[in-house]
Amino acid sequence: MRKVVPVHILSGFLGSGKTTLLTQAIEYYKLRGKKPAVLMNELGDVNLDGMLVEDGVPMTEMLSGCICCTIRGDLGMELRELILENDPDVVLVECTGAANPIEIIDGVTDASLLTELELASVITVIDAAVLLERHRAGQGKTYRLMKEQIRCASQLILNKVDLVEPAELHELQQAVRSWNPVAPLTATVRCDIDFTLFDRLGAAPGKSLTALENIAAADAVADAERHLQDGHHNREQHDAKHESERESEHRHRTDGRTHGHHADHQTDDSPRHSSDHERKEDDHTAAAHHSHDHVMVYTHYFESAIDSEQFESLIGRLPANIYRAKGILRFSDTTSPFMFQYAYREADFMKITPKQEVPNVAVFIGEHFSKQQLAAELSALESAGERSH
Ligand SMILES: Nc1nc2c(ncn2[C@@H]2O[C@H](COP(=O)(O)OP(=O)(O)OP(=O)(O)O)[C@@H](O)[C@H]2O)c(=O)[nH]1
Repeated sequence: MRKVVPVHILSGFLGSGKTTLLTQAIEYYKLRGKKPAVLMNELGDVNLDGMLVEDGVPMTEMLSGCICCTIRGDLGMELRELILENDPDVVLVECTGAANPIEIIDGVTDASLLTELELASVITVIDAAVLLERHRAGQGKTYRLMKEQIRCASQLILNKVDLVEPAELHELQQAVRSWNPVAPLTATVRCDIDFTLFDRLGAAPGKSLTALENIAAADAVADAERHLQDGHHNREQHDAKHESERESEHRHRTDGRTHGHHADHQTDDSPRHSSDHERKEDDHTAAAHHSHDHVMVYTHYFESAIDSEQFESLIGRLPANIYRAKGILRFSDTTSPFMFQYAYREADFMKITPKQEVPNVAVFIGEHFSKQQLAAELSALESAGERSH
């Protein structure tokens, strides 16, 4: 029988829990005697998440760029090579948290023209605490990106529910449902789902097109929203019922499309009346193409060990616009190296015993922060570490 390899896209905002889901999914497949392979994309030039993936799992890393734009052209070739070289039973694609899933879905579906693979699902992991904060603020590029990631999903995991109150959870569930009424929604802590889900998603090649249908819907929503902006409506205040009517109207119009190219939407004949209008429109077009243009990455390679308390104190002082960080660190006051994770103002330090040489590095991700200032503060930690020796 012809083997069509199911591909699952793991989407979700920075730090939402994609790697937490990925490592458990790998464990699940291996226990069932299946061979998973992983394609991992990181914005930075070092793949720290990859170190959490067990040895022996074939993995392709696409670093230093976002899979959905700068390196999207390579995605098809990388997927093809990964499959041809390793003959996996399933491929899990972990996107950068800043990726626009529509573009990746396009990339995977394009790849299915080259290789016998099938997009089986788009699983979006949502950070409940971050979404709550952004939802209450009600605007911003990150909020828009999170909504896009939710709209494109064929499965939704509302993760980190330990960080919100029951009433807030209810509010979030309602909001998520209004943006994507189709995909099953599961609330979790540490992405603890029923992993048989992965078998069900990959079980019916050619049938699991919910994701693709959702893409057409998401595309249509983007369309509908742009029209609303043309009419000078405030999109965020737009009544949900009206939106779903427009959505179904556009879904009908886009029927038969397996994927949408936003370039189609770029040209707009409507007159541009004011610079404010133009700016809004450009903003929106940019959001549809590269929702993460505003996301910045700074990677710092340490020359020497640093003091753990000083580092923790620096992390505690990080401004809110640096919302994600991770690294592998050698401290002058501990014997083993540590992997550190920082998401939504929570820091985790985990002792590690690397089997291979690992860098001494920290990656910081956020919006509009001063790389120079951060670099200076991190370098100061190094000099302090050296002085204390
Ligand atoms: N409190 C809490 N923390 C969680 C939960 N799930 C994951 N985390 C922590 O959140 C941090 C980020 O988790 P990851 O799985 O690395 O997130 P990610 O989406 O892969 O992150 P990026 O690859 O940077 O986008 C880690 O420190 C996890 O231990 C949860 O349900 N609750």
